[in-house]
Amino acid sequence: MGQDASLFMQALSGARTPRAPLWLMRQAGRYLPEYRATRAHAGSFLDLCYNPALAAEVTMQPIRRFGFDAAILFSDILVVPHALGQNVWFAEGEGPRLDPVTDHSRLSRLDHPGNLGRLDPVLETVARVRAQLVEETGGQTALIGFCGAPWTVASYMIAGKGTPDQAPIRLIAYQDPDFLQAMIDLLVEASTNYLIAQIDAGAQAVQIFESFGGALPPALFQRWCHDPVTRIVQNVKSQRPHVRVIVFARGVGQNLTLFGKVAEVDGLGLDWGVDVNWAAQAVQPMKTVQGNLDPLALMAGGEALAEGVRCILDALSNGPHIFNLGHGIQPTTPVAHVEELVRLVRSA
Ligand SMILES: Cc1c2[nH]c(c1CCC(=O)O)Cc1[nH]c(c(CCC(=O)O)c1C)Cc1[nH]c(c(CCC(=O)O)c1C)Cc1[nH]c(c(C)c1CCC(=O)O)C2
Repeated sequence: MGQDASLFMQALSGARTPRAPLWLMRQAGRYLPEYRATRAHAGSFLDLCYNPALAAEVTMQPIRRFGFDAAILFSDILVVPHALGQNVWFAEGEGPRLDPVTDHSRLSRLDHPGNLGRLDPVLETVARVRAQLVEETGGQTALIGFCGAPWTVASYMIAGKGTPDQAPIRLIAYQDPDFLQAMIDLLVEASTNYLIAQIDAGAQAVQIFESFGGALPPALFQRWCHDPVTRIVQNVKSQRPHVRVIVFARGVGQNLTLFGKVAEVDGLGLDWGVDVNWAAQAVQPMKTVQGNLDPLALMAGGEALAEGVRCILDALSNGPHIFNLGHGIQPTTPVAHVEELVRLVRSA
C-alpha cells in the first residue's frame, strides 16, 4: 500500500478527506496505564527514549488502544542538545534540566551537528515502529517524526530548564544576538540532519514543535522563529521532497499566515487560542490545518468535549483538516474521555 493511502497523509497532501484523521499530541504518555507500566521498569525517561524496543512499544500503545490515524515517534525535543554533548536529565516530577550554555566558549565545546551518533537508538525506534505499523495496520496509520524548533530548544539550552516566559533567552536575544545566532545556526543544522535521518528510517511526515514562539515580541519573530524554522523545512524538503512537514508554532496568532506563505510547509498546527473561524478563512486556504481542541475540554469531558469537537468540525470540515488537540494531552485526562473523543470525531 502506498504511503498516501492513509487518511492522515491524504489530508496532509491538501485533500478534503471523508472524515478528519485523528491523532493527539503526547498521545503516548502518563494518562495511559500501559505507558505508566512500561515507564516503571524502563529506568529514567531518557533511558526509555533510547531503548528502541520499549520506545517502539509505547509509541504503539495508543495506536492499539484507540486506532489513531497517525503514530508519533516516542522521544523528546531535548535529545538534540543531549546528542550535541550538553548534559540533559529529567528530574522526576520536575521536568527537564540541562547544564546551561550561555556563552560562545561553552557553545564551542558542543559537538559538531553532523555527529548525531547518540541518536542512533531513536532511529532504530523509528524503523521498528514503521515495520509494526505496516504489519498491524497495513500502512493505514502513518508515522510522524519530529524535532523542536531552534528557538524552543535553545530556550532550554540557555536556561537549563523550562521557564514560564522564556526570560533568559529573550534577554540574550537583546544582549548577545551573535551568540544566540550561533546557537540557532547549530540547531538548524543538527535538526535538519536529524529529521532527514528519521525520514530515511521510515518517518512519512515530520512535525516541528515551536512551543514558545508566542514569547517572541513581533519585532523578533522573523529572526528567531520564522527564519530558522523555514530554513529547516526548506533544507529537509530540498533533500527529501516526498516528506510532509507540519509546523506547530504555539501562541503565534496571526503570524501563522507567515508560515502559510512558505511553499514547503504542508500543515500548520493550531493551538487552542486560535479562533477556528479565522483559521478557516485565513490559514486553511493555504495549508492543511491541525488542532485545536483545548486539552482541558478533553480532560473535562461531557458537554465541554462535545461542544469543543462540534465547533472545530463545523469550522474546519470544508477544507483539509487533521483533528488534534491545541497542545499535549494532560497526564490526568481520563482514558474514557479519549474514547469518547474518538467516537465523536469518527461519527461526525
Ligand atoms: C517543550 C517540549 C518538551 N518535549 C516536547 C516539547 C514540545 C511540545 C510541547 O510544547 O509540549 C515534545 C515531546 N515530548 C514527548 C513527545 C513524544 C511524542 C508524543 O506522544 O507526542 C514529544 C513530541 C514525550 C514526553 N516528554 C516528557 C514526557 C513525560 C515524561 C515522563 O514519562 O515522566 C513525555 C511523555 C517530558 C518533558 N519533555 C519536555 C518537558 C517540558 C517535559 C516535562 C513535562 C511533563 O512532564 O509533561 C520538553
